[in-house]
Amino acid sequence: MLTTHNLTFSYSPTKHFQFPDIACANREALLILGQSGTGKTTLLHLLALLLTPTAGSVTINETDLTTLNAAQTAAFRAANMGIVYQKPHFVSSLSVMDNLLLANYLANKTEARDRARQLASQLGFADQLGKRPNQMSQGEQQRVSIARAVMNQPALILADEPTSSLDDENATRVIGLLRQQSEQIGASLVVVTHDQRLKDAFQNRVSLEK
Ligand SMILES: Nc1ncnc2c1ncn2[C@@H]1O[C@H](COP(=O)(O)OP(=O)(O)OP(=O)(O)O)[C@@H](O)[C@H]1O
Repeated sequence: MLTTHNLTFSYSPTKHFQFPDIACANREALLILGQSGTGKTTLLHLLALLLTPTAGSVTINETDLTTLNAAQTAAFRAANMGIVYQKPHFVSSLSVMDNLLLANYLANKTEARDRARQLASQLGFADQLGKRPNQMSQGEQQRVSIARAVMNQPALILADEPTSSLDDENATRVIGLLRQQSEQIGASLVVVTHDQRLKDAFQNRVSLEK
């Protein structure tokens, strides 16, 4: 369902990336491994069309995202993708519950309070829905990020270094939660990371080289 073809991107004439073609079938999980600076975040942002490629295509469920205008891209992203960013992006003045409901609002969907409560209880932060995100630990915020990414039951979940700052136990837990959530909603899951601990959790892997 997700395929890329000849994706290239330039930050400047000297900072140019040519990425290997990627394919991730419906309901499959793919791990993209690379050391720091190999362009993992750049690639993830290209997959979400948060960056526009210099050349090449990103196709999701037969839609070539590079043919969409900015408004269409934003609508497609909100409806079809859940993104777990490297650093959590929350609205700090809103509660955890309202940050989750924001995902509904941005996708023009009805507020799904029951789903938010159910996810919070599955992911172990049901008692913290009234808090502000910055009153939670990093590991807890990571779990809220996962919940927010799956609020709208997207077809594709993209996760950027979801375990990099976590100890072994929490890294295993977070990757298990991502796998479990994507399986529950039938989503494809793409994780980009330098974290070699995740290798064994994924059969499908692509490596980025410097
Ligand atoms: N906005 C930008 N302008 C110019 N260069 C950038 C920009 N963002 C990233 N780069 C450069 O592109 C390269 C790849 O960055 P990117 O964040 O994609 O790597 P990464 O593999 O995710 O790294 P890390 O594991 O350290 O997060 C880096 O060398 C970085 O300096």
